[in-house]
Amino acid sequence: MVTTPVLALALRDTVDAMLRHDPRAAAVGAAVAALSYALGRYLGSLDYTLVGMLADRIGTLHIRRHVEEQLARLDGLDHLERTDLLDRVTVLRNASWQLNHAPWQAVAAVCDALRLGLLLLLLATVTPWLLLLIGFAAAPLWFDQRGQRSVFAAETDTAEQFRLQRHLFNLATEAAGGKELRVSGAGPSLARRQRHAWDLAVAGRFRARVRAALWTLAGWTVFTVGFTGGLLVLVDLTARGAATVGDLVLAVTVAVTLRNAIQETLTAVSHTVGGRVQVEPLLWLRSYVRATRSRAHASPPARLRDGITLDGVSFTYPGTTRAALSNVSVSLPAGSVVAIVGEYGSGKTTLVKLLTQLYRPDCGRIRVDDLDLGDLSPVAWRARVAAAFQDFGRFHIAFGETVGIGDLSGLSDRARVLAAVDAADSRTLVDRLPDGLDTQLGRQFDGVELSEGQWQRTALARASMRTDPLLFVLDEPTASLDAPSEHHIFERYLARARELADRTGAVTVIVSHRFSTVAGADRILVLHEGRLAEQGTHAELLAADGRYADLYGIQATAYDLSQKG
Ligand SMILES: Nc1ncnc2c1ncn2[C@@H]1O[C@H](COP(=O)(O)OP(=O)(O)OP(=O)(O)O)[C@@H](O)[C@H]1O
Repeated sequence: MVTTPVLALALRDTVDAMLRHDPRAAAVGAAVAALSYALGRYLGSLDYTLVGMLADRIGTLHIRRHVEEQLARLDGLDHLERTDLLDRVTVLRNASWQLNHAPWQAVAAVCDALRLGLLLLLLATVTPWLLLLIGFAAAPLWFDQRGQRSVFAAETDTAEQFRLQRHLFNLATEAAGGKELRVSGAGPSLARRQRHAWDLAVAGRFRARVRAALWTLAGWTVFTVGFTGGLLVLVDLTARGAATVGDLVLAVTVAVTLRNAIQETLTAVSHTVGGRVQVEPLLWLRSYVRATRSRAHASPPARLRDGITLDGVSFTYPGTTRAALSNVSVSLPAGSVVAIVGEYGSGKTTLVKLLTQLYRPDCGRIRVDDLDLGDLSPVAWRARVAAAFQDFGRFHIAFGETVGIGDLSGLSDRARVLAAVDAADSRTLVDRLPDGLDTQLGRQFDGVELSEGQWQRTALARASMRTDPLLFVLDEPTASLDAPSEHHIFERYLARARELADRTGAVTVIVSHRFSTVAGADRILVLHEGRLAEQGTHAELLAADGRYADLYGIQATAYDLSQKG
């Protein structure tokens, strides 16, 4: 920070001493100049290395982990469908290095600004008129900030296009989507759409960067005009004998380094400002999480007495206009097995998502015994919920872990994990794996790849980890399984439902398209276009000869035909 001003002073003293014919003073001045120059270069390189090391050490991972932790604290799924939230997460994912770097850039900015101040003060010792240069030197900083702001705005505006481009790229490059793309021949069209999304995003950012470059150019033009004026004043002073030749050398030395000093200050400040604008999404995310976190603290009962009741429940997904559920009122008695059936898109999974507090009803109430589900702490309620969803996760970790994370308290309890594996009728699968429960899953990590049905069994086993749920949900639990396995698993889960009913009064909810498999349920709910069309036992619904009887008849006929065929 001080080496450049010392260099300028030492050079001035050297020149003036030479002109005074004082070789000793000139030699001392030259030595000081050489030393300060060497020290400046050395500290400059050390500073760069240190900043790099510290930024690496704290690492991008720290910010990413923080973002993940914030997202994990969000209670429902609806947040993850909000574009304002997703846009900020995209910015944070791309800018986490900048964020880490920003504090160190702030320190560098302060040091550089102080050095700039010292250099300008040196100029002022020659003539106070040169102090006007401070105003001219500030111009590039101000203009540059304006440019930075427009770049940031463009990054947020184009984040959605970037997400789309990445999504299409993943679709085209991952094995899962590859099959369908090859068969359908949709690859080139997807590539064109990806290109279009990329072009839109890049065009927006390019325009903002050009604008920022023009702002920077304007700032430098203002500075150059002011600085040229200052030098003209100096030359005039020296010619009139009001300044020494040493002063002129000092001013020229400062002039040569001033450009670099301003450039470095500008870079450090713009990185700091850049970091500050990247902090905005982080702060927004934190306050969003704080503001939207459920304040409900009530605990669910240890055991269900009456059951779960829905009272006029309606729900429309954020960003859509059509209700996924409309005015559903139904009671799910404690200890019962309730099946939900209906055509595609009739609202079955949505009902399950409301029961598991992934979404909240727009109107109406869900009661757990006499407690409002909305008053229960989401964490406490979910600790008493076990669920296997139709879009189950495929966790590429060890097999035992992929099951054990269904209840973290039992993650390392091999006996509990094996019991959950047995509940999902998956013991033979584990026996065939090279390292049993310790087998790594996923080809990407040199592990074993499972078939769709085997992955589904891991999801079922995971859902069987909790031993005392009040609500046990199986959303299309056997969609990827063959008919004998499906039958076997349903038998097991019906037995498990009875066990849970005895232990906690749990309600077991089974969502299925296949009517034959749910015929043994205590109560069957038939959904149609988000409304509860009918309910009753299998026999009651057949006798009523309504929608259920129609759909059941169609499926039974289709099954008979396929058997004959
Ligand atoms: N995340 C979402 N955002 C917006 N709309 C959604 C979302 N999930 C579902 N929907 C819509 O809500 C309606 C009900 O969907 P839901 O998944 O509950 O039906 P479902 O009966 O479970 O269907 P399926 O048998 O195909 O699983 C559908 O019209 C669907 O398009």
